[in-house]
Amino acid sequence: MTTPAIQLSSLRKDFGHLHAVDGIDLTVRQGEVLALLGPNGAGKSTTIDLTLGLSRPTAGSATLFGADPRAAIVSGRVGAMLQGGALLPETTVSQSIALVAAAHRAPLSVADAMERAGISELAHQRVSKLSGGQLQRARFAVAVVSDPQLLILDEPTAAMDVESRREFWRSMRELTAQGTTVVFATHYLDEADSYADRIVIMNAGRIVADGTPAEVKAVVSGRSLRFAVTGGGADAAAEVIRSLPAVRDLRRLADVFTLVSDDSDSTLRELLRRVPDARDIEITSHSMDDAFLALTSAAPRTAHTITEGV
Ligand SMILES: Nc1ncnc2c1ncn2[C@@H]1O[C@H](COP(=O)(O)OP(=O)(O)OP(=O)(O)O)[C@@H](O)[C@H]1O
Repeated sequence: MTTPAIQLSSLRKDFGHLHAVDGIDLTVRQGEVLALLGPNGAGKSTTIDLTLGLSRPTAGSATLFGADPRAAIVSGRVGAMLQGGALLPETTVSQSIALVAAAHRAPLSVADAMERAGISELAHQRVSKLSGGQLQRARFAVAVVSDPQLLILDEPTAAMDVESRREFWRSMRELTAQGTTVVFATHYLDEADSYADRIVIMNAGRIVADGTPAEVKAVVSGRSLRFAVTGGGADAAAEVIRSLPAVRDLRRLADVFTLVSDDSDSTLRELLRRVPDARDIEITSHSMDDAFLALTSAAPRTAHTITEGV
């Protein structure tokens, strides 16, 4: 078996009485693209800092490619983009990237790194004059200049507009197609859904879900059916609706019913047959947002691990 890109074992970090990271086990295989999701304060950035060896764990360990994180970083195998990581404001973009490139043994050319980050046209722009989104992409160029096998990105698209985000993920796809392992923390559920092949959700310092986007969404499997029963028949219909096939959850507000079904086709067929006064029927699939809310609004210390020991 190839050495994992990242191995976190019983990893913990306390700040006083706060368990910011509360015993995490995680193996990231080489070539995986993993999204780290979680509400504010869940422990994502602290986990990333521990993974990169930037902070010492209270207990447990983190290794990159089987070695101490700092060794992997010095060897240029790991590139990182952290929240608030600064570039020297009075240098140009290309000078900033060249400074970092000089610290590595076999870096990409500065032009190549800028090309990968989609910022070739900003080469001579002063860092202090960059917009928030341009600065993020310049920091991405710095992260890739060592030609890393593993990229760790903390909210890489924060401050980017929609077009910049799309462009960023296009560059990222080129890297992942070549087998680069990527771990990124994000608040954008659609990014995790679209670009990651594995999603880990953290809440209150713990991993509460770990699986493919489809597996995470399946936590809130089923579809919602919403309809009204007109003509004053809502009371009489309520019992029938409750007994429809595959109904899991039923709510009623006056003559409007909302139910969750594990098999919306058969529920709908029976509804139309047995409640002919049902009107304005809407069927909606549950989304990544629903899964995220379900997993992170549960008691913070409850685990819903979907797949273990991936
Ligand atoms: N240096 C520190 N000293 C004390 N508490 C800290 C420190 N760094 C983080 N924390 C706390 O640890 C918890 C986890 O923070 P962390 O930044 O890892 O969360 P996060 O999931 O990255 O949040 P966000 O999405 O807001 O960036 C928070 O309660 C935070 O206030």
